Amino acid sequence: MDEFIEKVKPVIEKVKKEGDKALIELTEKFDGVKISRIAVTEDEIEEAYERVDDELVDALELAKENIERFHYITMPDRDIRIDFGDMIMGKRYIPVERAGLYIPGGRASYPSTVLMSAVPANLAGVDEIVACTPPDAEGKIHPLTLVAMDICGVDEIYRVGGAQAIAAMAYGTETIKRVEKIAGPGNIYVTAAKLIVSKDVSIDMPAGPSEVMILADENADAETVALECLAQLEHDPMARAFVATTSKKIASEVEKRVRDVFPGGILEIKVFEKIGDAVEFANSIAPEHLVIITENHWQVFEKVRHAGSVFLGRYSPVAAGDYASGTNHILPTGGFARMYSGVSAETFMKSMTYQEISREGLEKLSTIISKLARAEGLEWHAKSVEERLK
Ligand SMILES: NC(=O)c1ccc[n+]([C@@H]2O[C@H](COP(=O)([O-])OP(=O)(O)OC[C@H]3O[C@@H](n4cnc5c(N)ncnc54)[C@H](O)[C@@H]3O)[C@@H](O)[C@H]2O)c1
Ligand SMILES: N[C@H](CO)Cc1c[nH]c[nH+]1
Ligand SMILES: [Zn+2]
Repeated sequence: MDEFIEKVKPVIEKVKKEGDKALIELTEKFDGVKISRIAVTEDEIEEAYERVDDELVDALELAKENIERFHYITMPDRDIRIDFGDMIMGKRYIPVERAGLYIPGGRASYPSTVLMSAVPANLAGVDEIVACTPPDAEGKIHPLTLVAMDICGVDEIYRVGGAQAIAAMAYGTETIKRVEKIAGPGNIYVTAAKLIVSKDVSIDMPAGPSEVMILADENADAETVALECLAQLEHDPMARAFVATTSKKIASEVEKRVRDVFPGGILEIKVFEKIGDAVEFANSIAPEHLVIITENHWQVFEKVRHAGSVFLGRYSPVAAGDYASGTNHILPTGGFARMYSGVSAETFMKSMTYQEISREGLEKLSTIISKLARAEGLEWHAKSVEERLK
């Protein structure tokens, strides 16, 4: 990652110094197209609808419903208020005012990522949602991506991608106003840029090149395992697939099948004596996606500590979570599932605690406060309590 951080630093600095001019030059350099305007117009959105099949719009709407359902149910209570008798205390969740979504668009287009970021941002109650995505060779944005942005109520859309888009959302330019939160996945350059700007703006987490690990015992079928590997490797030459299995047969069949399609893909297959050892390996990698196809997969799942999202059993492919079941597909990669979670409505909120203490409540606390404050050498802290009680 350090190598990419060094590569991307000058891009961030250029955008900080030169604003829109830098965005136009860098888009020409990295996306090979000279754009004449950065913001997408209403006319372009209307034109996008004309270019997209109604069936595709229906599919987007259905996926959106499932994503909304799951994200709504799993949202934290907006105001957790507890009455302890002599004090009322609480934790209140407040949305950020302005969020920036990064929608990848280099090798493939990602309308599904619009749903995965804009739906939770809307549920959180963000006031202004802006999205950046790279333009194609004609300076246009993929029509289904635009339609998805429109359906999800994205307020501002910009045709700019890569590290330059991240810098623009973090620091602002003449056209793009800075945001408080940047969320969304991307390639290694985008991820490096997010890490750099995270000292100045909140980011969701490092969500870089896709990864999958499949835990498989003799009950799994090699073709299913191989397809899970192929489905992540097709995202990016830097995507990674791991197979941890107790079956030598599965190991060799998967290796052959995957190598036939992606001879240079990043694939690691390990054979273990016991499935428990395979789970330990999975925890050490902390993969973005973990697929478990074993006997008693719920029992195996109990031992899983680090993974972005887990897919259990024969009929739970990662692609279900990528598009339609309702869980989020913006997930930590590169071992970051050890300490970060995927995107949710909470990503776009912050919380504040509050309290109202009665005189009796403060009397009960005052001795503790005075003692601890004086032990820290903070006399005025102690006095600020004692004086109120006089
Ligand atoms: N972890 C997740 O949640 C998740 C979800 C979806 C997709 N992804 C990942 O998102 C990525 C999408 O990548 P993509 O490339 O298709 O689109 P992208 O939008 O992430 O990246 C394209 C941009 O990269 C920049 N770029 C390309 N080459 C560069 C270079 N040499 N130097 C500097 N900048 C350069 C360009 O500005 C271009 O606009 C894949 O790695 C995929 O696996 C991850
Ligand atoms: N598998 C990706 C996350 O790594 C998400 C995605 C979007 N479209 C298809 N797949
Ligand atoms: Zn995918």
